[in-house]
Amino acid sequence: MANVTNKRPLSPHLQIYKPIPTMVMSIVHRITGGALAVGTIILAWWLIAAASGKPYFDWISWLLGTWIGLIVLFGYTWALVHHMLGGMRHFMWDMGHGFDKHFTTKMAIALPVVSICLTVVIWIVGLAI
Ligand code: HEM
Repeated sequence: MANVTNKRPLSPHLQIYKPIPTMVMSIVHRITGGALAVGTIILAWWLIAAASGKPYFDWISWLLGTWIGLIVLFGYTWALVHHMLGGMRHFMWDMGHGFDKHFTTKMAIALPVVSICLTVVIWIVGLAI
């Protein structure tokens, strides 16, 4: 009885399909969703530190201000922008628009370009003020 399941065919997975822009952006949407969950923990940690007193807040501010901290924060900003734009794409589909194959491909290609540009603009503005 145990051998019956051993001979069953496996369903095709990622390595079987040719990656296309819409597929890649779908995967990136899920990855950025996961990254946002981690980023939210960092945000909560920072807020807790702010409520805990100056020494702890100074320490976490120093940590997030290091090169590694800044790279993590930049990645968090990008994940938020990319996921938000991807989410808006989903809302458009939910309302029954934008299903044309060529249009979805164009949007999938534009998404990383727009999200990176927006993230850079946010950081330029953020560092300037
Ligand atoms: C900290 C904030 C957020 C977190 C932690 C988060 C997390 C996630 C995760 C983990 C997924 C993947 C679910 C799955 O594939 O099973 C997801 C999907 C989704 N998110 Fe977010 N998200 C956040 C913010 C947003 C925002 C701001 C928007 C819209 C502007 C949005 C719109 C969506 C949509 C539409 C999906 C479903 C995509 C699909 O059906 O494939 N999310 N989110």
